Amino acid sequence: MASSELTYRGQQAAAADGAHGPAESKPRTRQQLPQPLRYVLGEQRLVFSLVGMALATLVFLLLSPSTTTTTSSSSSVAHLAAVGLVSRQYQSGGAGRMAFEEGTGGVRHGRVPLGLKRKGLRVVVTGGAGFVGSHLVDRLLARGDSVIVVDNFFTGRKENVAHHAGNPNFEMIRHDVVEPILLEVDQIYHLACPASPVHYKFNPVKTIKTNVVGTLNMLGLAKRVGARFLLTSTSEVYGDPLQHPQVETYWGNVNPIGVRSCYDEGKRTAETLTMDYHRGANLEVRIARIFNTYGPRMCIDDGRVVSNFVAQVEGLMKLMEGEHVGPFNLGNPGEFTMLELAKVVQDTIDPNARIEFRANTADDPHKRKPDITKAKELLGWEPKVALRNGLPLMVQDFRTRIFGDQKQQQPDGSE
Ligand SMILES: O=C(O)[C@H]1O[C@H](OP(=O)(O)OP(=O)(O)OC[C@H]2O[C@@H](n3ccc(=O)[nH]c3=O)[C@H](O)[C@@H]2O)[C@H](O)[C@@H](O)[C@@H]1O
Repeated sequence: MASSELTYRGQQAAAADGAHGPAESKPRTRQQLPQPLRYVLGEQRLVFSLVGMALATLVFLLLSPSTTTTTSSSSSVAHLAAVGLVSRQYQSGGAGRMAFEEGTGGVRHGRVPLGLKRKGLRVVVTGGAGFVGSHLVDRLLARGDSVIVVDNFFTGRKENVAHHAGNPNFEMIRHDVVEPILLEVDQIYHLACPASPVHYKFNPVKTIKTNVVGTLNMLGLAKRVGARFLLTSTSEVYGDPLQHPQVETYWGNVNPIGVRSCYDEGKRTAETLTMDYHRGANLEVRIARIFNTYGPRMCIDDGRVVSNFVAQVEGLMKLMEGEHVGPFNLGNPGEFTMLELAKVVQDTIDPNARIEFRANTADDPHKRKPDITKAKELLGWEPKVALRNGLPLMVQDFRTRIFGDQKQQQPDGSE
């Protein structure tokens, strides 16, 4: 059919010349319309467009949760949960909410369901190339989340996460958290910090800067994108405790001007900032106080005394997914003297290991033992691996790294 522009133009020209009689007045009416309108009206394009729009609106209304207010949003979520269309994170209070959700309330936008399968979260792990962080990354990727590791490799090693290279859900960024960074994520696990005395005393000003400015930056990011934020604090916030064992309500006994203060006071300030963002900006936060943890991938020169295996990671994830802010003590309440520990090393690793007695380092706490009643009751968590079973696993990992011994590695990277 001759409906090209050239034909129409030809007809227009002819009409202008007055070459056609009154019988052609109808086609001339449409021809007098502007070109875009003539195109829309031609070949029933308008009808098809309207039908298409009506169908799209219908589908959107049927599947989308109502999004005008928080209340209506949650009732829609309840409805969608009933038909199995909404993810576990959304129901559990917003950990998996969309990053564009408004900060402190008011208008909330619902999630448009894309399928029946649980949608993985986008998670940042600062310090994710470190000892605890890298085990956490393994677990998050295994459950289907997308993970971005942010690490300056001060004590962390690329090798700790190298087995994830090529996984499309894994990204690694060399970045120092004392500088701001902008990422679109649902959850932030903030672990970046030198954690052992040998490392945190190396550059005390940098240590406290990492704890204060680094935590401030990550809290700012969480606020901006509406992510849930978890801080890994430490048993060191109790200092040299006057109460034993330590319950989370104990405020501690910390020297503010000692050689360990950069870490102790730094972590205490990080906790303060976390709670102030929670109260002031309504940020969803979680605080874990980790008691000395040991296991495969620990820095060979770490030097910390062991007390708990890496099942800590389980506790961190339960805390992040649960309803409680904390702080929670995560550690092993099993107590032993240094001499008892040395004997376990002789029994399980090397009967010829020599025991030497040396002076303690400055400000080292005399004893610490977590009271984990709160974690047991509210998170359903407690450590599982006894020292005698856990220690040989760490030693095997050290041997492999130092001497290149063979070890058995699972396909998911776990040992
Ligand atoms: O037991 C604890 O209390 C500590 O447990 C973990 O520390 P851990 O995994 O044992 O220590 P590392 O293996 O040294 O991991 C720390 C990670 O942070 C990174 N980091 C350190 C310093 C820094 O400025 N930025 C940064 O990204 C390191 O490179 C490393 O990958 C947590 O990362 C600490 O925040 C927590 O205080």
